[in-house]
Amino acid sequence: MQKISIDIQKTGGFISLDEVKKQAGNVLACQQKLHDKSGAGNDFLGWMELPEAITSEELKTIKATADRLSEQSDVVVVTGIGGSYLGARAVIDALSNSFDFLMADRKRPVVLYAGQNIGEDYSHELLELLKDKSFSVVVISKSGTTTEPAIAFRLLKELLEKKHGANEVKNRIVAITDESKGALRTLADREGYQTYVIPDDVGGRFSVLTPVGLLPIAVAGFDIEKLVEGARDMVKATAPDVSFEDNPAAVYAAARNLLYQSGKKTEILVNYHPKLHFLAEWWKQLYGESEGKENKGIFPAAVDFTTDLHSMGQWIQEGERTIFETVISVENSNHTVKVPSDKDDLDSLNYIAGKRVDEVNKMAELGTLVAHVDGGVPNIRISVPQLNEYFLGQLIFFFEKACGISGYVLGVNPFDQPGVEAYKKNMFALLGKPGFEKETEEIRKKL
Ligand SMILES: O=P(O)(O)OC[C@H]1O[C@](O)(CO)[C@@H](O)[C@@H]1O
Repeated sequence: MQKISIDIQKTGGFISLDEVKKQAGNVLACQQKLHDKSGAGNDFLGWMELPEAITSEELKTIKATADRLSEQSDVVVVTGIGGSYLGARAVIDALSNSFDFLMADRKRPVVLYAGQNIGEDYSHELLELLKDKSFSVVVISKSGTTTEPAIAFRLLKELLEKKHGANEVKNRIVAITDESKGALRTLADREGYQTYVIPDDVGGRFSVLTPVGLLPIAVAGFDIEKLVEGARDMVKATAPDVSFEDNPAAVYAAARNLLYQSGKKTEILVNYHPKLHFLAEWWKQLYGESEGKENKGIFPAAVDFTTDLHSMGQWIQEGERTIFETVISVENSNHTVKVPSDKDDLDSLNYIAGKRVDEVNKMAELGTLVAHVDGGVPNIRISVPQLNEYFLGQLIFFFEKACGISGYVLGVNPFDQPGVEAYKKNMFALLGKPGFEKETEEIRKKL
């Protein structure tokens, strides 16, 4: 099996590589807690079994729904926030043509996103655009009560009803939510929407390999079987019988925790392909919500290189030395473009004429690696052979598994997110939500 791999050699000047190896016992014990279901948050470990549990029948059903939505729509609006949209967007963006939205001769609908913000202009512009389009909505909320997607869904449903009448609307909405509870489940059952279930034991940020991610990814025309196959192979590559050195999730969890203990408090996920921007957004939620608690946890940040070398490069090279980088390095591009020769050579680029653009990108990557390590920034490198469904499936499961292990190494429950409630409570109090009268009074005193 060809697989993604991890290289921690360039952390060696900052933490001892022997020390990383010495973590094997503790890290594998933390991994075992995931497998035994004996650690904190053990009722949210369903994601561990997803790749192997999902059947080809289930995948076929998801594909059939995706094809139906695709046939009837120019646009499919994926409506959700956090774990209820980031995984889908990460994979769709990573696999799509960068100029997909301008492609005239399309086989699949354009996938747009709603409910991931409360920007009024965003809402207005989306609704204006959709007025003249044939569109469907995939509304995703595990709790079924999250404010942002609930507002967006109200607006989209109202527009669908105006355009098509209440009867047709139910063919244009698919709801992905809890099996039995929450406002979205109640509405979906009442209106007769097609639904998919987010299992109780799978938290939002670990749900990309459920219909939450798989349906939108299939709508966009990508191969969800290959995605799951990649994840399945990563389940094997990180299984309890694999040695510490051969288990990339264990090595990643060990190295990043040692770096954290040595004072490197921020991890910057680096990519050299703009298509991976949203993979980093997905990763930020995964690690941020899982580890940032009890006043500890690595701060997960991200940059797109070489773009951000011209904005954040200065800080990374010479700013406060509390950071380390984890680079997602894609070994092979999917297309070939060569730098042309120019007879005048005014830009002095002829020395690279004939070279592939990817070779230039790779040298930028290598040059940056050496510069940043020299500048005091440890570097972890995750090699991905190619950007396709199979390796993205591997990468997703790799990061999820490492996250579970890493949270236990840090000593927190990686599967809850109590801190997210604070802003919600204040927002409800400020909006005057019934039942929040006491909070309204309290917060007003603080303003
Ligand atoms: O799917 P839901 O319940 O709408 O939640 C969306 C997101 O909101 C959070 O619960 C945080 O409020 C995330 O953990 C989650 O991914």
